[in-house]
Amino acid sequence: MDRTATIPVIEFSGEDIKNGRSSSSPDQRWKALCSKVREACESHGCFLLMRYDKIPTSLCEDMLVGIKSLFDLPEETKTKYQNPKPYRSYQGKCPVVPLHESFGIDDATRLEAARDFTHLMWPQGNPAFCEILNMMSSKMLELSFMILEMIFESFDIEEKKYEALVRDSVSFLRVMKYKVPTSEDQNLGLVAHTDKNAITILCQNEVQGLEIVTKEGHWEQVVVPKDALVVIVGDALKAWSNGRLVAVKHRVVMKGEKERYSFGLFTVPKEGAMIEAARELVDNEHPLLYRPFKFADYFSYFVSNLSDDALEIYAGQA
Ligand SMILES: O=C(O)CCC(=O)C(=O)O
Ligand SMILES: [Fe+2]
Repeated sequence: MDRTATIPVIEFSGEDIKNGRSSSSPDQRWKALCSKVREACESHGCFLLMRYDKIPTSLCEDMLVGIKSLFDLPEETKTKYQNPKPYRSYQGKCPVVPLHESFGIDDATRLEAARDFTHLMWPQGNPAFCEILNMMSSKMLELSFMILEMIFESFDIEEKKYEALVRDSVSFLRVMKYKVPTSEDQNLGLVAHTDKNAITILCQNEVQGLEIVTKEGHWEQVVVPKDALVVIVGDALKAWSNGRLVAVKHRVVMKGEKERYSFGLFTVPKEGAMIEAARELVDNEHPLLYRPFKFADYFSYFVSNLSDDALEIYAGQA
């Protein structure tokens, strides 16, 4: 698999964002940006985001350095991080993806949550990394909300629906390491999946490995330039948009000699939140594709079945 994906690249320059957002008469550049975001989510289900200066390169670099020191901790320290909720506990040495290690942290946007985590890993404390985790999560969550707002605006959906979506969302930060494969046939870093949440923002070190499935069904590598973030549409947003947005299937495949580090901020519907297609996106031409469902129930269904087409099976109307 050596094909390179051509996914949309969108620049979020400070001026376009400042001039458009929250003003009573959004300017044309902001509107054009909103359309670009929506179109990318419709055509590819993902895009590369460049020049977003609220998340400076130096913060991403500090975060990646901190993540490396986290994974460098002894195994017995890392395994102290246990949580009954799926995808939270420290994961390493999983037989399906032995190269993959990860931690999942709920609400690292709250300083206490970031502190609980860093205190468990570094009992003497690690205030610098705690602050980076907290700041990074907060900035990524703010960015996720802005992207959701752009999508809503571009679909011309009333603002109060966007406000309700924000109220009904929490954040989940996942930090990941992928070891260098020892043999050619053992290079899967993360199995193919769609994200189940609404929207995900990913950041990685210079080691490539992310792949997506194209509409034609081919796996292609996403070459992520330095300073770029990857934005991925998840199942919840696909259902909410009545299938207009694509929840792109992706995986990680490792090659080469260097370890890969990445982190992702997942905007997740709250426990109890209902996912229901926006009325504005259902009409004769676009019949309702998914019945309304409680996100938590869908997530439990996925965790116990791990089916490839979980959304279609669980909530599909066909
Ligand atoms: O490591 C990556 O770049 C991808 C991670 C991912 O897809 C996920 O955590 O859902
Ligand atoms: Fe993912």
